[in-house]
Amino acid sequence: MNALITSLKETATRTDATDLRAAFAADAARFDRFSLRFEDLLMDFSKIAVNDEVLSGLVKLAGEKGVAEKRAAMFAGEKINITEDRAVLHTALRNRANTPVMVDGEDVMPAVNQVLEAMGEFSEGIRSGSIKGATGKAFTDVVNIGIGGSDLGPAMTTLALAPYHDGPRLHYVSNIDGAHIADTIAGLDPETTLFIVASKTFTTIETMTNAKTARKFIAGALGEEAVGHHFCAVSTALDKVDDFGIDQSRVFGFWDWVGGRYSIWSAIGLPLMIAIGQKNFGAFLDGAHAMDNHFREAPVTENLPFMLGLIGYYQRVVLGYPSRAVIPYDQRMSRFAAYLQQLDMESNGKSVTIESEDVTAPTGPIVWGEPGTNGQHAFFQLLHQGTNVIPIEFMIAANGHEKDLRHQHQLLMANCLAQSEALMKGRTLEEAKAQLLDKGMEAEKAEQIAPHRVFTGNRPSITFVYDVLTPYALGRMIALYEHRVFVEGVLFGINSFDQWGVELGKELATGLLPVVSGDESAEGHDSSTRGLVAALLAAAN
Ligand SMILES: O=P(O)(O)OC[C@H]1O[C@](O)(CO)[C@@H](O)[C@@H]1O
Repeated sequence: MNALITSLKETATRTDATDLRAAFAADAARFDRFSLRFEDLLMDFSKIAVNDEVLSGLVKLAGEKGVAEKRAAMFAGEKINITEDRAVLHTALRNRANTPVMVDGEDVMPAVNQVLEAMGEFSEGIRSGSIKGATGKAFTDVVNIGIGGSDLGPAMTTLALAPYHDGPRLHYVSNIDGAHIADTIAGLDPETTLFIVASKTFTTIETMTNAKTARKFIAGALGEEAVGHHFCAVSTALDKVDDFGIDQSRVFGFWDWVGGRYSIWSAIGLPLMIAIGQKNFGAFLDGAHAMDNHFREAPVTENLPFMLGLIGYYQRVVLGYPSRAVIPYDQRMSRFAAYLQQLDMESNGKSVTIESEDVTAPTGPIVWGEPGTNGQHAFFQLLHQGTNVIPIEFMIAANGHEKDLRHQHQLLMANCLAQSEALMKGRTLEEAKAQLLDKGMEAEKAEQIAPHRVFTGNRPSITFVYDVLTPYALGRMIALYEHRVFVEGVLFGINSFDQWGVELGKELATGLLPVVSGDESAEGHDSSTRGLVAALLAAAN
């Protein structure tokens, strides 16, 4: 094992690095020393069991693993996605400085700007009603059909930025389950509905199947010739879009150097732009660009994504925590954890190093979460008293958008801070007993009940505070997490930018379709699969 990791493990077992209660008691400046700011974004990691020794070990490790060099290579358009021989340039999509970004000797910025302009024109046409459906009516509803990165980004951000919506209503269909599209179109008027077919590859079975269903919905109600008026597409595979019959003037392209889970900044963001307008979408890109510059330029110990990545790595590899939860105290961020699951787990859920060797240490953690305060009334019991330590990332705005509901926002803030404090401090057996005795409980009963009311404490959390969830703040937050995933990926020594792990299931599903349709026998499959097929076919009607 790497000597630095061994020494970090050794430090981590010493009480001065792990007892948070004691660390806060011993150091009145702990918050100041272990929190960072970028613009109005505060990252408080003082409730993580780190000390100066741990941090300097992590910074050294980052040096050894070449994080800064890899970061420079990514921004410079080098083909760091080695298994697919691709550059990784989602940062070019929000390169508001418009400085040249070269791939294979060509500056990608003119094409990026051209697509952004075309999206702007189209989205304004939809929003103003100047682009109409086949029967001359303006669009009231837009349905994005896509999955994974072609769904989660726009769906999550559309919800998060609801206060900025002043365009048509947005809907998202992703699942191959016909229930999803059926429920979505049930309430829609084909005359006033626009479909966006979003797929990087334009081969994804879910999206292609749902798009065909949507096409029938339009053609059935308005005739085949209406289809062109009610569809547009977003893809890197322009030839395949052509085959589907969508007019080239309504196709918005992007490039193979944009990973699906990093594509919200590209034409995949079209539904968001339709919802919030070009200007707000620009502010969303601005926020991400500001974070890019911060990530590139700030010294490691002042660099939010860098430090977040180092802490994440420490918790996963040195301390061995298998999961982390993201809990935004912001109802509109309720899809943020789902979005991060793809960003993080599809990027860093790998077992082979960039040198094609088996990894020898853990890689990406399980990422999950729900908004607070809802989670408090569901799974927080386990976070406080369960047998696993699960690091939490809390998020809270200083201001909600609902000025007249300030009191509710104060309750939200109080709850967020109370949770991180409770997780850190805990409650000792003596404290639990004393509380029960104070309440008048008999000593024997208090003895019996107190252990159930003990909180071990020392449970780590990071808290992010920002002024208000604007398009800029959201863009900045997503970019922060993208770069954190990057830093962790380099430390794990893996390629964060491919996703071969999703292939096998897709292949087998293709083979099983004729089997579950009753056209082919299940012979050759394992007995469980054969049994399941038989049960499904026996009950099918
Ligand atoms: O945009 P596409 O090509 O339809 O792919 C959708 C999603 O499917 C995946 O390839 C995984 O199955 C993701 O990486 C991607 O975001």
